[in-house]
Amino acid sequence: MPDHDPSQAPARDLDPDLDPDLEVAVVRLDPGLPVPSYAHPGDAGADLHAAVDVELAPGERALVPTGLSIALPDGYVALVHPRSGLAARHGLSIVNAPGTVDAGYRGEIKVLLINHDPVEPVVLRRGDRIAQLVIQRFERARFVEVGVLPESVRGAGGYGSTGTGSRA
Ligand SMILES: O=c1ccn([C@H]2C[C@H](O)[C@@H](COP(=O)(O)OP(=O)(O)OP(=O)(O)O)O2)c(=O)[nH]1
Ligand SMILES: [Mg+2]
Repeated sequence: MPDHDPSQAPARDLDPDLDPDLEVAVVRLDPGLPVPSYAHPGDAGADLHAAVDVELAPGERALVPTGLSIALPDGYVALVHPRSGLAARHGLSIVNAPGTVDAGYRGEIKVLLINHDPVEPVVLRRGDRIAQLVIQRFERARFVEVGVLPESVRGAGGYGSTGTGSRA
């Protein structure tokens, strides 16, 4: 039996597009804002809304509350991704993209927005969709210290080494 009252559940809980076996408990710290929702069937990201008005000068950043806290099942992480529309139109992004919301985190989800536009301020209003939350499974590795790593074709080449002959 679910331990929440089904009559309080939004209609999208019944959406066949959603995983019936993956429930994420959500507390609306700000009841005036909606729970995260997917805009279209098959979308990976559920939109997050700003809980406050914010104006970002060019180059300025701000930690913006979303009015939500969640409890993820063990083995899942929620990643806070930028929205491409805001990025393309206003240069708005996320400093630590993607932000990592750990399964054990019970605090308010916040979004560390930054205005990359060199000239124009970005003005956001409470309720605006500012980011999207992608829920993923993850693995926890055992890090085993060794003296020498196994060889590989790539070796230590990186940072644009492909095709340049550079090893750095
Ligand atoms: O965009 C983000 C990133 C993080 N968090 C919350 C959830 C996450 O579980 C916690 C810690 O995030 P992170 O591990 O990225 O930060 P840290 O600098 O390593 O802090 P801590 O020492 O608390 O882990 O902050 C957010 O609300 N939004
Ligand atoms: Mg951390």
